Amino acid sequence: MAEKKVCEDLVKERKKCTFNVEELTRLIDGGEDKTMERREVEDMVINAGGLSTKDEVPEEYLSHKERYENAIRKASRLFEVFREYAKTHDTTDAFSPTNKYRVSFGVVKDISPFMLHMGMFVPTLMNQSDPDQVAEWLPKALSMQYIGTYAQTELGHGTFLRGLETTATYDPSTEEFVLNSPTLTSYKWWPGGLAHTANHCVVVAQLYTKGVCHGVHPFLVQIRDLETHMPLEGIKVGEIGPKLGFQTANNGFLGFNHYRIPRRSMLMKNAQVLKDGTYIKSKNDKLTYGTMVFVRVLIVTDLAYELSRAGTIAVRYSAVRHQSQPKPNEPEPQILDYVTQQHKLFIGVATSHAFRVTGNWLWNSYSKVIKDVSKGNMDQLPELHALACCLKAVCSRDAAARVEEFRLACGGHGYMASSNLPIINGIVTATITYEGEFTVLMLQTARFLVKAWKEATTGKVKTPTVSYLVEFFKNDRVIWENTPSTMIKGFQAIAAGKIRTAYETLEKHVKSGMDYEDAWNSASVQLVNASEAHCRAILTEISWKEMVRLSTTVSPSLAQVLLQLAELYLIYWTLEKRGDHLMYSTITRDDIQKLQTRYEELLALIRPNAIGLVDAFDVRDEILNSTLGAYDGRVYERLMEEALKSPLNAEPVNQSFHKYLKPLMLKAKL
Ligand SMILES: CCCCCCCCCC/C=C\C/C=C/C(=O)SCCNC(=O)CCNC(=O)[C@H](O)C(C)(C)COP(=O)(O)OP(=O)(O)OC[C@H]1O[C@@H](n2cnc3c(N)ncnc32)[C@H](O)[C@@H]1OP(=O)(O)O
Ligand SMILES: Cc1cc2nc3c(=O)[nH]c(=O)nc-3n(C[C@H](O)[C@H](O)[C@H](O)COP(=O)(O)OP(=O)(O)OC[C@H]3O[C@@H](n4cnc5c(N)ncnc54)[C@H](O)[C@@H]3O)c2cc1C
Repeated sequence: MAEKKVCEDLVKERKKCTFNVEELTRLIDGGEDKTMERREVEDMVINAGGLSTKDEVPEEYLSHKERYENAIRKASRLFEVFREYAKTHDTTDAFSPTNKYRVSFGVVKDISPFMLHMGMFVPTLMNQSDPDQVAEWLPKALSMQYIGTYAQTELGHGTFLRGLETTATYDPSTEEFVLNSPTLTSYKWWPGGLAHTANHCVVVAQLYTKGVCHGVHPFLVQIRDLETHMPLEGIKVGEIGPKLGFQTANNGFLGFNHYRIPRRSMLMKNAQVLKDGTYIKSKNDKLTYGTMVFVRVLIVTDLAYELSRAGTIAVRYSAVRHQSQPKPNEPEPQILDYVTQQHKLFIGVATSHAFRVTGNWLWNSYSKVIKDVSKGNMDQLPELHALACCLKAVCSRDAAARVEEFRLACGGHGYMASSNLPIINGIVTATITYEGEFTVLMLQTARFLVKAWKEATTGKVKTPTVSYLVEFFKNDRVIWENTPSTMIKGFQAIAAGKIRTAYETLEKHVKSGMDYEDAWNSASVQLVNASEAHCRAILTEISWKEMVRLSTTVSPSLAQVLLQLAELYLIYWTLEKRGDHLMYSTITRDDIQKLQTRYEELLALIRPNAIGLVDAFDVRDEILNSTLGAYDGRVYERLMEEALKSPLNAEPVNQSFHKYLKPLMLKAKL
């Protein structure tokens, strides 16, 4: 088939670009070799038989059941393709931030029913089992003999893990655990793939041995027969029903009726139960929460990727769309030329870069801490937990706001399913809740910050990410200059100031006679604000420093663009938080006006590179799945082509006319 022509607007835009798009793509991927590898994987998947979505009825027209079956068909075929690839390639990078495997969005548009298998089930087996268990289970999980999920949340409790009700009671006479769901609220509820996909799961349950409860522990549990896939006796399993998004994730419920599993089904890397029922405690009981920390860390780079998809759609569409006529007798401008549109779009693109570099930094910190933990050194665990919590929480909330802004920037067409913005929206919004709900995680970081504040009052802090607190004691009002380093210091002063205020409020409540817990609750709005401010201090400092560092490794033309994006991100947030800066620095109205002017200058400087910047994300059309965002910009043709796929358009008159409309019309005549 002849290549379809690229829309003239995009041809012109691509000529304007001042930097080498391929150079930026390689930087985003982490090097030329990584870009080549990713493209190789994408080619392999896109060209594999049985996976193309091109000529299919769009899945939004399928029934709930058909949609699931279609997702399973594709996810299985995709797995076969990856299995073949793994025979000749190292695929251990699947458990680290990489865009290499995101081609799966080109196969299963929404969340795959296997997502929890690779995302949480396999990592939990790898990291929480003892070496014998790893040797026995991991090959089966990696080969999909065991298809698994992570079953922790219950109908009654998701946040409060110590409140989970599922019990695993050790019976030394048979050397088994008896799993039981004593109440309706103890039913597992939410795990992805649990409903009809998984035959195994990691179940988090309260461990009882010798009549003593030792708290929540993970167990590997078979729930379905490996031949027939029938639920095993004592297991009640099913699907929880339609949701805002995640339509193909196959989220399920699960109950146990005195269901027996062997003693060695408990994941025993950290804590153990011996044959006689003796309990051996973990070095740190929070190690059981390790998979959640791992996923929270990965979510930050995941969000950067989702922003790159949504940004590609909205920016390309904005270059193709013309609307209004500000100057009489002149053509309608591209909507991308409206400065308000640039304001909506460019911060989203800059945020994708900020999250990617911060997410990579967080991943490196995580890897280092986990290495230390494996040697028995837990010192950095609280700081890592505090960082992972606030970054996951704030980045997910920001990303959801940015994706919504991208959708709004596409006007009415952004509301179309075929734009793919609604599905991306559903994926990103869910991130605010799963893997630890926003407020709950912010309050976890606040616990750490309150301790850090107490430490800082003695003039020293042990952890580097809060060292700015000590500086605040020397000078609690930053002397303002409109420079990046002052802006970063400004965010640190705001964080320190808000931590101090929240801390003082907490103390005041305690001194007034309140229990610490009640005092905490009373101060919690301020504590969440303090966590957010701390997170902004981290995000602004790390993203700026990382982007500056990267700019020294590339050509001058690309370095200039990276610095513009990094500065835009800093100024955007300085302006957003101008009220806070006024409280904690000497910033003046004049400084703020100058920053506003600089912000607008940056929008103008970025404008010629808008298309180059999103082209550099290098999200293939097959992965973008969007009528509005394709590389060729044939927006209107695609919208019409997709509309014509509606089953309602298969006949000129729908039967409902004869059944309902005609009688209604006839009655009107009487
Ligand atoms: C192929 C790879 C792809 C990778 C991408 C994968 C993406 C997959 C995404 C798929 C989509 C959806 C999947 C969704 C899955 C889920 O949602 S699984 C369920 C997740 N659930 C949660 O996150 C529950 C949140 N709740 C908690 O974490 C805890 O209950 C909470 C921390 C809120 C409280 O725990 P408690 O035991 O009650 O602790 P507490 O008393 O408050 O604190 C005691 C102490 O411990 C510290 N602490 C808590 N957690 C940790 C931790 N993880 N690490 C270190 N320390 C921790 C806490 O700060 C306290 O310290 P302090 O010194 O006493 O203050
Ligand atoms: C799309 C999706 C996929 C999921 N996948 C899985 C999965 O695969 N496996 C799994 O086990 N789970 C999964 N979950 C469950 C998820 O982890 C929980 O929903 C999440 O941790 C929030 O817990 P919750 O639902 O109990 O919310 P709740 O804790 O009931 O939250 C409700 C409200 O109460 C507030 N609140 C609760 N506690 C406090 C507190 N201490 N202080 C202040 N405010 C508080 C919250 O801020 C929130 O506003 C999934 C959820 C979603 C949405």
